[in-house]
Amino acid sequence: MAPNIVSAATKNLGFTKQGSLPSKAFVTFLAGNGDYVKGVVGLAKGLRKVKSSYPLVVAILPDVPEEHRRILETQGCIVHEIEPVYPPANQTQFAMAYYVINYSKLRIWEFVEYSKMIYLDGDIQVFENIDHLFDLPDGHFYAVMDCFCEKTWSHTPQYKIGYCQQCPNKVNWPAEMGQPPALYFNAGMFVFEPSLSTYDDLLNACKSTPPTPFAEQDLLNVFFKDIYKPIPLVYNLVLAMLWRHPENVHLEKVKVVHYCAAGSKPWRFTGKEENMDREDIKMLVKNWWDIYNDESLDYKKPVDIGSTLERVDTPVPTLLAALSEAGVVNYVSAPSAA
Ligand SMILES: O=c1ccn([C@@H]2O[C@H](COP(=O)(O)OP(=O)(O)O)[C@@H](O)[C@H]2O)c(=O)[nH]1
Ligand SMILES: OC[C@H]1O[C@H](O[C@@H]2[C@@H](O)[C@H](O)[C@@H](O)[C@H](O)[C@@H]2O)[C@H](O)[C@@H](O)[C@H]1O
Ligand SMILES: [Mn+2]
Repeated sequence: MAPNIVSAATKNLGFTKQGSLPSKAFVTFLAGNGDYVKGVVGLAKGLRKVKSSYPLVVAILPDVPEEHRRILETQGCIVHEIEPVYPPANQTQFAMAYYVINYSKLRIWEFVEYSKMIYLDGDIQVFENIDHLFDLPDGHFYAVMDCFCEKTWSHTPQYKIGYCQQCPNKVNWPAEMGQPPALYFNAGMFVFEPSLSTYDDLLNACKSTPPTPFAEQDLLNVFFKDIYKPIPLVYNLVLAMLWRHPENVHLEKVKVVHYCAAGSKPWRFTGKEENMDREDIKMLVKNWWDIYNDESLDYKKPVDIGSTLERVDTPVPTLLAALSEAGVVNYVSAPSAA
């Protein structure tokens, strides 16, 4: 049969050939039976809207209910259950009490069926295609620099003197305080290479490091300090940047938005918390909802023509004639040779 007809069928129906397992993927993390599942659904639809070529893997803790797993699978996500990772027993006051569950994110280094992954928090939305980040040179840890100006940083010396890496010349780091802090990334988005040896080293570091307020984000910053490479803010707009460092933000260029400021989670947005009445915040939250509510972005399960043919032994002309009758593909049967 003329191959171009099959390709027409595959094109029209989104048929997929039995391809090899993708060696790259986006990955996010979901815990609990609460509303973060909406964040992950929004992320899956956002990646589809920007026509990413890579799947979204969701690392879920055992406490994610079956109904939420099914929702994720119907949205085309690859669901991987992981065992939790707990930090050593501690008296630490995490910046947010629930940060203790975020250490489980470290399990994604075990996903060695992928050579490279881009981690995205569930409260992140991708508004422009970022697939090109998968082509960054191996051997580094890529992430966007964080900001130290929110109250969540009030425990740190940099906050106390008003120093922030986003504007290092505004308040110089006093010599009597030694070296300024190393460049510090936000762990809501990063490009990394899964590796069992790295995972083992990370877990050992986790077990031997007293927990600190930003939990796994602090641990990752120490662990990857020597290979960390900052990437532009457009790949992870930490919302506080809008009011803390507006001079660094060009919203029209931003590709990835991270709804991490207090009160900014779109799926529970009330607009009542500080800064949440800003026009730019309200627009970004609306942009998130526009994707979440867009049914045209729901996952459509492709039919695999290869196994279909093997399985039902239907001669392709018959199958395609039936599809043609259904008005699904244009297929004109060649005059029979017989
Ligand atoms: O109840 C929760 C809390 C957090 N998370 C996951 O852990 C990530 C980190 O938490 P969060 O984004 O709330 O931290 P922030 O970036 O706001 O500090 C989230 O994006 C989710 O992917 C989750 O699944 N359930
Ligand atoms: O567990 C620690 C978390 O630390 C980070 O969030 C913080 C951090 O960005 C601060 O700089 C902000 O001030 C704050 O609002 C924000 O929540 C990561 O986004 C998150 O994924 C997770 O690692
Ligand atoms: Mn987040």
